[in-house]
Amino acid sequence: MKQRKLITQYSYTDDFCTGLSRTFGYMNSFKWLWMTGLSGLIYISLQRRPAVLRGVSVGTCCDRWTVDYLAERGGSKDVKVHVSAEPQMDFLHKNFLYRTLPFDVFVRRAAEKKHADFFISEEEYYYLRSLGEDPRKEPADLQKQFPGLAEDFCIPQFFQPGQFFSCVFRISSCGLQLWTHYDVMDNLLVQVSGRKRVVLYSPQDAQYLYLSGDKSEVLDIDNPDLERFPDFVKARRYECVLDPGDLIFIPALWFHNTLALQFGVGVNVFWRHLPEESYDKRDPYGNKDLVAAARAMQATERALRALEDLPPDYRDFYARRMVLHIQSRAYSCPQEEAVQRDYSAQSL
Ligand SMILES: O=C(O)CCC(=O)C(=O)O
Ligand SMILES: [Fe+2]
Repeated sequence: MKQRKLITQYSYTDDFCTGLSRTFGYMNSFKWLWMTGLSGLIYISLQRRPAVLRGVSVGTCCDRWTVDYLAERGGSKDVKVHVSAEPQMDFLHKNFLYRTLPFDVFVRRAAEKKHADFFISEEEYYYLRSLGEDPRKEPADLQKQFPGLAEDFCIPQFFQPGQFFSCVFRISSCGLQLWTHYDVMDNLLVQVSGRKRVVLYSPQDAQYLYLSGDKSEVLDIDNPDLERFPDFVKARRYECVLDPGDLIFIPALWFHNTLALQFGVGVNVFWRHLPEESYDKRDPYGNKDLVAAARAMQATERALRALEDLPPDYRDFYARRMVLHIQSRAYSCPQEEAVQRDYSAQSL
């Protein structure tokens, strides 16, 4: 297994400025800019690298959002939740059920380890990813679905208001692990309560992740089945633990896998890094491939169907030529270089 790397970590005022001054040598002017918040994340998002941010002000939620408070202020609005007998949720093989519960009942259940009332077993696991009013059309927005709680959460102003896409509640039972996937929007995931481990993989390691669409088939990333997934060891793993109040910036296309080390409440904000027309309009989740990418994937499918008209040895030859052509025309750096890239703090 490749060595594990820590994701670059900044504390909002001091370390971040030190990092910047090491890089640019203008400590004071950047300190001033950093205070505006926006320029801080512009700096990080221009790097297109994940980063953990500590000490960013996200409102009163970190002090207020106890289970009782959430249940009371969140009310009894119905929410659709994932329920699973196993802690590792598997979207590809659907080892969970979708069930609807009143929000207050759900929060109390997710916070307890053994359940008197349950769907599958008394030790089942719960996960909420909040949805929009019409989930097929509208992205989630905490402000609209949970206004009584949204007033405790202040979205860090790290992007322009017009770039905002969605604001999503993420609530997990202790031990719950979410499958490895990527999203197409830039993301700030705020850990409000509980601790969470986050593992990331670079988009440049996609070929080692055994993808099925936007998800990896490798469910157990800590003990992967290397007979089925021998190349998984080549994927470089970046890891951090979020404490309450910490944020992680997950750039679009970075794969992430999360493990709730405790019952945890989080909120994530997705925003558009690219012009609005680049994104699929019918995508309330922020995980549909960009319009141009989807077109390219369809064209690849057509090319592969055309190859089927050839005998196997010719098909093999032209498939290899196509791979080489794509690599030389479209990769931003040769694969070898990508493998050696170092996103760790030392590289700053
Ligand atoms: O709830 C989680 O930990 C997963 C978060 C996630 O996938 C996201 O913010 O995009
Ligand atoms: Fe995600």
